[in-house]
Amino acid sequence: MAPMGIRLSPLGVAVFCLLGLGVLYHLYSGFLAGRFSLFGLGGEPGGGAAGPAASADGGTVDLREMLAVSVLAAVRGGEEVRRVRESNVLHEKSKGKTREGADDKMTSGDVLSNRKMFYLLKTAFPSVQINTEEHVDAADQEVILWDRKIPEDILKEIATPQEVPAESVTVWIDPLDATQEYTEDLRKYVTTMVCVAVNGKPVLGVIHKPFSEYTAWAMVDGGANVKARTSYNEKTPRIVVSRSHSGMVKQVALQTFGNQTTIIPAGGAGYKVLALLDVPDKSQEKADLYIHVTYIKKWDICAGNAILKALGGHMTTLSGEEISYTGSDGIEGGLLASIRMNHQALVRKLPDLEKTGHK
Ligand SMILES: Nc1ncnc2c1ncn2[C@@H]1O[C@H](COP(=O)(O)O)[C@@H](OP(=O)(O)O)[C@H]1O
Repeated sequence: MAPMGIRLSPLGVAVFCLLGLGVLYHLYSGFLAGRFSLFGLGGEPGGGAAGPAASADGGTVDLREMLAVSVLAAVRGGEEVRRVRESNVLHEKSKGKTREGADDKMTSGDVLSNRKMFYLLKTAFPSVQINTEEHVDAADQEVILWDRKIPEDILKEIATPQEVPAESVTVWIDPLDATQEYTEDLRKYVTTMVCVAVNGKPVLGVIHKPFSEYTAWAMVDGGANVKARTSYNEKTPRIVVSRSHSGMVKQVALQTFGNQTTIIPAGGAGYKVLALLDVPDKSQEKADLYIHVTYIKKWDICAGNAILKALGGHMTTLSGEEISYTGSDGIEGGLLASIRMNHQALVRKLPDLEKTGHK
């Protein structure tokens, strides 16, 4: 007998308990799934391209969902980048030297952005290989659940799911591109980037500018929220080049296209790819070509490569070879990026850097 003379039916109590258990299961299943997924991190917390590939029984992943999470990751990482810059406490340090002897810098902006971006993607897609520029501290894991909502602009462009085997996917994260310029407070150059490669081919890219809150994304054979400009100057192109890892790029550009050519020194590979496109952001300079001659890492260029490819453009080594986004994390052959131009004709015009000693 219950208090106040109310008699509880055993069947009613059992149904009530079952309902309660159902609600608890619903509330915690997502959380637990996220937690368990982090136990199988696949080796990436060490950073870099090393680490086991996704398991062979990883099933399939939907590239449209991967795009939604990639946009979210780039934006969330960007919030960290902005917060650290605005605090003026960057904890700047050097990870070592580049081959050319420049400092390879890292700040709290890089580390905190990396943590957000990595765990968001890893929690949503536990079975895919993720290669990221910065070290991920396995002792400092964060479960960031994705609400599984695909933004309207993506749904509008890409009407159906795009399933691919999880084991064919490699994700490349650059949590803060243009770190050198970030430390100099040259904010317009800074981006966060995510790229998804399938069997080594770049298929979707996201470039986010945290300080102007602009995001460009595109999927090869899918859709994009950014487009090429209507015209480009192929004869005397404006060429955007690195301001902090330039090597002999100015000499190469002037030798190839003549002294009338304008050279635009700029920070960040993401910024330089956006310079080739029709980007509404006021702080964005415009160029006709992007050339890089020194060594560069795949997380710096994969997102830009995917976006250019989706829009009909090209990013290759200076000798015109396609770049494979699996395996090693760097490329040796320099970069040439163009859109709405005869890319192979441009390649033929460029000098052989090995022979001319311009590397
Ligand atoms: N020679 C080199 N060695 C190592 N990294 C290089 C490089 N040249 C360019 N990069 C990296 O490529 C990105 C774009 O470079 P740049 O601004 O010079 O064009 C930067 O990435 P991060 O800022 O993510 O480290 C930079 O560190």
